Amino acid sequence: MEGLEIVRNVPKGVLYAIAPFVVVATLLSAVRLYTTWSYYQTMRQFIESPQDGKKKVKPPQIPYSLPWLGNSLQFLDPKPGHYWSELFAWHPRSTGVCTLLIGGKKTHILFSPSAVQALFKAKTPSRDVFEREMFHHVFGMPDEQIHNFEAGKHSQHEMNSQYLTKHERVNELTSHFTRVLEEVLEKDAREVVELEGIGLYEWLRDRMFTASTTALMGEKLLQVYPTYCRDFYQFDKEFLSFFFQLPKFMMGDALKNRDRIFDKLEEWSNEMHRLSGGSPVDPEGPAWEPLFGSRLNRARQLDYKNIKLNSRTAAALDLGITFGLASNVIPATGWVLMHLLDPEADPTILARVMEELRQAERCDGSLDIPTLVSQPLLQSVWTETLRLYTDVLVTRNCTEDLTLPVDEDGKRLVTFRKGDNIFAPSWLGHHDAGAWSGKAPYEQFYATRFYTEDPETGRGTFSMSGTTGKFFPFGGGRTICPGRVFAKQEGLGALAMILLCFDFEFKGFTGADKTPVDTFPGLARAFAGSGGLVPGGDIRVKVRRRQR
Ligand code: HEM
Repeated sequence: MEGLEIVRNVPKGVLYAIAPFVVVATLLSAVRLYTTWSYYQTMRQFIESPQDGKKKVKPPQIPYSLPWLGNSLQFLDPKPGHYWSELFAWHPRSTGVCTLLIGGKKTHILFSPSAVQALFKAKTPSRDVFEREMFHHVFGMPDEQIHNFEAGKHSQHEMNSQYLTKHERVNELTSHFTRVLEEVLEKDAREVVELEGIGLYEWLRDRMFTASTTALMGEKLLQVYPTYCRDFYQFDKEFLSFFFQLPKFMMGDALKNRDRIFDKLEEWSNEMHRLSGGSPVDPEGPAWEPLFGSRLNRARQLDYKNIKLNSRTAAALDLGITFGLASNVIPATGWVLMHLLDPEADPTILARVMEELRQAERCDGSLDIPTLVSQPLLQSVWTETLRLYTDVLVTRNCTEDLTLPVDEDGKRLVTFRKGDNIFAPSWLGHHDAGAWSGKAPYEQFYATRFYTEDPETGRGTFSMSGTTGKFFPFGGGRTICPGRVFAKQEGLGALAMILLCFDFEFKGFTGADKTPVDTFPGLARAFAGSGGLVPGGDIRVKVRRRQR
């Protein structure tokens, strides 16, 4: 009664002014109450474990207040892993699955290792819906071009298996990569050694970008487009803002940067076609040629024409393959190098890694890649880096109903309906305290996490046993990353060449703004699922040529 009296005394103008806010607040509270109530209703299925037989469960929808936007704003937290740690501070991991409402779409999040494993084994889930959205929103491709790409999809898989995953083809790519990197490092051995100090990651990124794009796409690309590395990494940072369709006012000059990349890649491709006499050199011809580079790139350029893609779409797909090439493997190699040179790390690790690198060095100074990539400690360091610093959202759409187990003994089953979207975030598998805290805390870089030593023989072995469904930086199943073998050769090859060629004197850590700081670099800001996580700082070093 007293409350009503107070309302009656408020001037009408004020009441009209606050009424919309009251309506909105009531609506948001009602949405919150309803979604919270249904969350706890769904959670009842998980309280008792099924004694005998199997039990079907429904993924709990995480409560939200904003209709349509749902959980989007929290999910788009630009601090890597932050959304997940907030969520799992109160939601139990044991459900294995939950649902988020992102941009008006219900998206199921899978984090039970057995469910992730079963998802990768299943034949029907596809990535096509997400790819279509990516082409549309990220690359701005028109529908007719997306249709042509999809109609010719089989040739993409064919080319990848022919020219990217086959052993001898990977070796050709690696051998060209190491050849270019050697030339670049030779120049550094004369010039960079003169400098007082450099940012280690910034230096490495530029060198690896040059060597990998030249190996894949030929030597003219960076001549036509010398600032590709800078523009690419800006695009890499903004990629998910396009995908999640952030409003233009939040995108800064992202659109301008993307369009500049397309313009320059189109210019390069037109010029290379002209210089090649209209058509690239046969992919079955030489392993590499200066204009279009590798067999894979030549096959891709021919395919663009065959499946009627215009030069703008071709530029978008060239940017796409650069993404595969540079977005994950270069940051990963940077983290390995930074951890090995960190003055606070266990100094015996660098000495043991150097020993393994020397074993892979031939008398003429070249690298024996098969020996290099099978060194146990080196593999452990590489795998630990991918565990800690890759954050991929493995995306699938159900082309028909799909039932997956969400617990270890397969008693609880979840059924996704045809058309449902599923995300399997690698972050959750890679940062699961239960799975990874055996040797050292899961959030810590631990070089020997995947390495064991026989106490009698002293022989080291690399092992990944027990990691299925918990470790998947390359995705899995039919669409698992076709570049994974090259990625390892590229990363470890670069690491070996750099450490065998140079000595690094530690000068200090720097922050994102390049000013001195006291701590090892943390993660740069990035949305969940950004791929290779980039350092939010660097290590300053003085480079010296190593005396052999
Ligand atoms: C550490 C390095 C890398 C990581 C973490 C990585 C990760 C991934 C992931 C998660 C996918 C999606 C897989 C799925 O949906 O199941 C993918 C696809 C792909 N990656 Fe990689 N990748 C890496 C290096 C490379 C390299 C060096 C290349 C070579 C150019 C490459 C080329 C591709 C291509 C072409 C696809 C699309 C395959 C398809 O459409 O079926 N990746 N990668």
